[in-house]
Order: sequence, then structure tokens, then C-alpha cells
Amino acid sequence: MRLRNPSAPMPHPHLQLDHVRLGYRMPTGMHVVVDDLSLALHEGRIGCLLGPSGCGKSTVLRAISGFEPLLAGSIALHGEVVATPRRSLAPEKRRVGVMFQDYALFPHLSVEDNVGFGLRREPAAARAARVKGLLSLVGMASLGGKYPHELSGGQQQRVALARALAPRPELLLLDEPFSSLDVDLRERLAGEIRDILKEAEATAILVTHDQAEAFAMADEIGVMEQGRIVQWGKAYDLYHHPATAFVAGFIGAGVLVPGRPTGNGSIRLEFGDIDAPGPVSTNGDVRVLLRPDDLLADADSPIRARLVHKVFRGPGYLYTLRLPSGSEVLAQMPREDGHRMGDEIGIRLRTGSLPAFPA
Ligand SMILES: Nc1ncnc2c1ncn2[C@@H]1O[C@H](COP(=O)(O)OP(=O)(O)OP(=O)(O)O)[C@@H](O)[C@H]1O
Repeated sequence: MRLRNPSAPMPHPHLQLDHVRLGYRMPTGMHVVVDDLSLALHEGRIGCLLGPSGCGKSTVLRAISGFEPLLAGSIALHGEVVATPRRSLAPEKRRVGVMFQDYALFPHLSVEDNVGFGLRREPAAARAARVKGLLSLVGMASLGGKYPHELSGGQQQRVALARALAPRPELLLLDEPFSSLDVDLRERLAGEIRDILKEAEATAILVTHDQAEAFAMADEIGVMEQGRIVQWGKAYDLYHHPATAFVAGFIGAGVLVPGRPTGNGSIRLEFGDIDAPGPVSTNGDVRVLLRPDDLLADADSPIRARLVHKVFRGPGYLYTLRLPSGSEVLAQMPREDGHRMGDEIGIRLRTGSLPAFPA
């Protein structure tokens, strides 16, 4: 592991986007799809742009790799500005590698030749050594002679990763890399690919609409909504301290329940008071984020809710509970406890404070 002298100034971010605006020219005029987007990623970090379909994630990746002109702002790689609205360094000069969702392996080339494809100008011995090292890094050392159609989806994905890493890109971009794999494999492979990128000391940006993938792979995540990053942070903070109601709704399961600030630092919910997460205006109702793990079953609790839906989730059950007002909340219950549909269950809150947003 490389250690940094703590008194040395922080180096330039490896990738920096400042107030970037991007759009497409339409017959009706310019259609802006990304606006005022800024981010900074340091060397060796894995960042992620996470957001719903159409929010502009792929457009940002194309701008970083040099295939989308900027309408405003700038992009810098390792402290060097590579794009502004007036000038743009050619994609092949940026040393940015891209790995797409469909792997795009060459079907007529063996695994080894696929991985070595970007190294054709290197001397044969150096090229062979690099290919061997990469195949071993991605756990495919014995499969170099196979052809893509002989491999599983996960294996093809590893070959695609080795091929993208081969020319030692300054930055690796991963565009929805797991979307063609089934859900179980996706999360496992995301974790494995994270380990490989860390081992290779690569700096990478992943784009995805899948939160599990983002959480399994990224060090830091930017949640995008309609062309803007609405929150940038670690998975834990996005989950527990969402900055907006949109982030709260997009990340993890949960329900926004109505609440009313009492004026003395707490918020009144239908089933009791919670501490306000910070200064909350008393003039107006709020919505409070309640995650399934915020509620506990408690037979002695005076707060009663009716069980209207119950799903087995392996480690436990996910209950949908209807409160007397008719609003519904989710509750994660640890194991079978004999509750039946329609039962009235005593519940209580696990935590004293929950995120709140203006109603
Ligand atoms: N070539 C294009 N011409 C015109 N509009 C485009 C073009 N490419 C994308 N768009 C529009 O720009 C917006 C952002 O698209 P983009 O592909 O960046 O989103 P995304 O978040 O990557 O979505 P997805 O997850 O579905 O790939 C969308 O409204 C899309 O319709």
C-alpha cells in the first residue's frame, strides 16, 4: 500500500468535472440533459454515478471519454484540462478505458488475443507477460486459449475488464457493466471486480441505476436526478442521511411518513415523537423517512398496526403494516414469529432520530 505524507498538500483530483453542461441539438433547439455537474475523484478511488434511466449518466461518461462536446464547464484529468466548450483533447489522447455492458469481446479472437488487443504495438514478450499477469489478476489464468462463446457471462465480463486494463488507462469507465447478468451474479461479481480494480490501483467511474451494484463496488457515489448530482457521498451516508426526498426514495427501501415539528426539537409522527435530525422549520409539515429496520415488533407497545403483507426475505420477513390513519409502513422482522395476515401487532421505533424533509 502506498502511504501519503500527511503534511504533503492533497494532490490534484485524478478526475475533475466543474460545472459541466451537456446536451443534444434537436430540431427544436438545444436539449440540455446534464447541467452544472461537478465532481472530483482522487487516484485509486472508484466513483459511481447512480440514477434512474435517462438522468444523463451515460452522457457524462461519453463527455469524460471525449465523445460528447461540452456546452459549459470543464473536465480535467490529473490536473490537465482536457475539455472545455472551446477545446477538446481527442479521445485516444486521454488514456481513458471504457468497459461496456455487452462486453463487446471479439468473437473470433481467443481470450488471450482479446486481452492483448490494445497492446499490438508492444514487443511480443512484454505483451505476453502483461496478458498473463492480467489473466491471473482476473482469475482466468487457465482459460487464455478459450473463445468468448465458451465462457459464462461472468467470465466474459472478467476478460472484458482485463482487456480494458491492458493499456494501463489513466481512468477506467464502466457503463452499466453488469446489467446483462442475473441479479445474484451481479452483486457478487461487482464485489470481485472492485477487488481487481483495487489490486490494479485503477481509478474508475461506474455508472448504474442499480443501487446494490453501486454499493458493492464504489467508494463514493453521486446520486443523479435529471442531469444533476443531488448528493455525493459514501453508501452509508446516502442510506442513513439522504440529502433530499428523492435520494431517500431512490436508495433502499423505505416510506416517507407525514410528521409535524413540535417546536421543541422533536417531530410528532402518528406513532410517537422522534428527535428532529437538525433544525427543522416549525411552520410546515415534514415527511420523515422510515426504513424497514427502523421499526421493531413489541407486544407491549401501545402503538398498534395491522399486518397487510408479508414477504419472506431469507434472513427475515418484510412486513407491510397499516397504521390506524391508513398509511402503510415497512418493517423488517428478524424471524418467524407467528404473525398472520390481518393481525394487530405492537410496534415501536428503534431509533430516536430519522431524516426529515419538507412536505
Ligand atoms: N444521441 C442523443 N440524441 C438526443 N438525445 C439523447 C441522445 N442520447 C441520449 N439522449 C437523451 O439524453 C438524456 C440522458 O440520456 P443518457 O443515456 O445519458 O441517460 P442514462 O442516465 O445513461 O440512461 P440509461 O440508464 O437509460 O442509459 C435522455 O433523455 C436521452 O433521451
